[in-house]
Amino acid sequence: MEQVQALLQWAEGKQVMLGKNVNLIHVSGRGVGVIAKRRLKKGQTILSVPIEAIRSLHTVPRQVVQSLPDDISLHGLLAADLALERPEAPTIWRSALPTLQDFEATTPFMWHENLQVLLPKASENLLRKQQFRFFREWDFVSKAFPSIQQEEYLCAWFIINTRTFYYETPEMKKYLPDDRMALLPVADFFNHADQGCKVSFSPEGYTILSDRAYNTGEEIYISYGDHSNDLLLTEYGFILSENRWDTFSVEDVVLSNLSELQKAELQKHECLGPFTLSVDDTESWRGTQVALSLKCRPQQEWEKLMHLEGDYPLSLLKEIDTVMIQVLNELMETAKHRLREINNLQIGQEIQKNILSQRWNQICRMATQIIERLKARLTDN
Ligand SMILES: C[S@@+](CC[C@H](N)C(=O)[O-])C[C@H]1O[C@@H](n2cnc3c(N)ncnc32)[C@H](O)[C@@H]1O
Repeated sequence: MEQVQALLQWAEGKQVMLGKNVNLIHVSGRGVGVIAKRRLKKGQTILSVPIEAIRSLHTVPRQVVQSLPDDISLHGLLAADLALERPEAPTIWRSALPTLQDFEATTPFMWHENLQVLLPKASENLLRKQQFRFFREWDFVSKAFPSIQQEEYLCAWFIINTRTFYYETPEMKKYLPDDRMALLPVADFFNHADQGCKVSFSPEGYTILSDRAYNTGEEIYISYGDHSNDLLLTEYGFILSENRWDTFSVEDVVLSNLSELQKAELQKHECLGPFTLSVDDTESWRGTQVALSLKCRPQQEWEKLMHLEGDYPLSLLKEIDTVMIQVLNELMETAKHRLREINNLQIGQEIQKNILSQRWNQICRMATQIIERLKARLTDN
């Protein structure tokens, strides 16, 4: 916490103002977090960060920008800039940022391959994309700056991945929306919840206001976005026990239930996934229902149904619900198998195995809830 206190002092000199009623402390299982030191009212300013204090495209030295290809992402560029800071003489800000060790236990990217293959499908898909992005950028950076070690770049890349805020200026428009980002000192100590304080952004800077009243000692969260636990796990290295935005993938089980011809038919209609379900949002079931309806009707009839506006006819819906129950039961079997595999693994840290097991158990609970709803619907009609 010494580095964090030093950072707070340094940040104050840059007009980064943390409200008097809040403090940064170590929170069990979540690293550093922000808590209410005294009772807070709704709408109070918790933190303000002026634009002059942030790091983004405008703070990267021209020589760094010019040494890298134009099509490197801003994420990759900011990580290169951070990695170029010499570790033997870290700035106050850099000293308060995580080290590679801090990421290793919880970040699936850094896990042993035998654990990575036990991730749920949605996490694994995200991980493969993340690996592709990282190695593409590492290729650029290692050629431009041979003095940077891969581990230094990996650490910097994950600092940018887990601690940046959305930032927009006319110069940033050339980057994809997800890539318009800035590092904000102190603001990056807020942990995530599925709903939290409002972060507002203007040409002058960022302000974080309390979304409700807080009691002394309560942790104050922001929301990093409407993210599922699979996304939180892959990108941020944690899952929430309660997450209103949670979803899970049934891709593997749906695809294993379809013939090659049926998959080609879905591809032709751009309906080959993603097959993701949420318990409460029945709209999210539609893509899976469309795919499974191919098992219930001949292709020609199915094609006509594709153009149907509104709900499926009740008789077809019952058939789809029955197939969907079967698919969800198959997913539960996969989950149980994965849980046994995790339990029997000889490699990997306990914390990694725990997070994986917790995630598969969450998926089982969500699948069970949907099965119950489908069964109730079948008996109701
Ligand atoms: C923006 S930082 C937040 C500050 C961080 N706790 C620290 O010590 O510097 C994001 C990281 O904090 C952790 N984190 C954020 N929200 C969390 C939560 N609800 N539960 C567990 N860890 C969380 C994760 O490691 C995540 O990658």
